[in-house]
Amino acid sequence: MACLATAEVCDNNAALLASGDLRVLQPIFQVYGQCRTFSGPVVTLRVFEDNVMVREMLQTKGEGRVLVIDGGGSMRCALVGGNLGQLAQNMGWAGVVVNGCIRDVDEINGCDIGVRALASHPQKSNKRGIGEKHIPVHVGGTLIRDGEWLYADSDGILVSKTELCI
Ligand SMILES: O=C([O-])CC(=O)C(=O)O
Repeated sequence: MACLATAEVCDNNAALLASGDLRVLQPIFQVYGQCRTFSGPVVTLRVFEDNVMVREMLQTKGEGRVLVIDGGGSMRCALVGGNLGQLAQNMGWAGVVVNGCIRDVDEINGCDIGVRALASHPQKSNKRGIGEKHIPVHVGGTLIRDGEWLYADSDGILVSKTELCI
């Protein structure tokens, strides 16, 4: 996929924005990771202060997909740290978007993936293994479904029902 400018996509796709097939996430995310621009098909996960399923998912082949984790916006612990960032990179994930916190920011910033999260938090999460995958999640003010396409760059994050042709 060539570099995609989210601003240009918005300018050129008013009809898709109006229909809701293309949505802009609220500008609430911090930018981490080596890739400021990334995109791919979405895999969804919903957990709360528990990252066992995050690790399980990142242990599978990423194949250029983007893991969207709805962590309920918790500001009480991190769902992704340096080890999981490295794992995501090694398994071929394009990026990870977290509705929650990450930690080991300096390590994550060295990983060859794109990461968006609300903030950083030094504390690790619980390890109970509770959560749901491949379900619709509500992140950044929009509903995101497994299999939709996510596009992130320095200007923001878009989610599209289908792959955008550029
Ligand atoms: O294992 C965790 O809870 C998250 C973490 O610190 C890492 O990925 O390095």
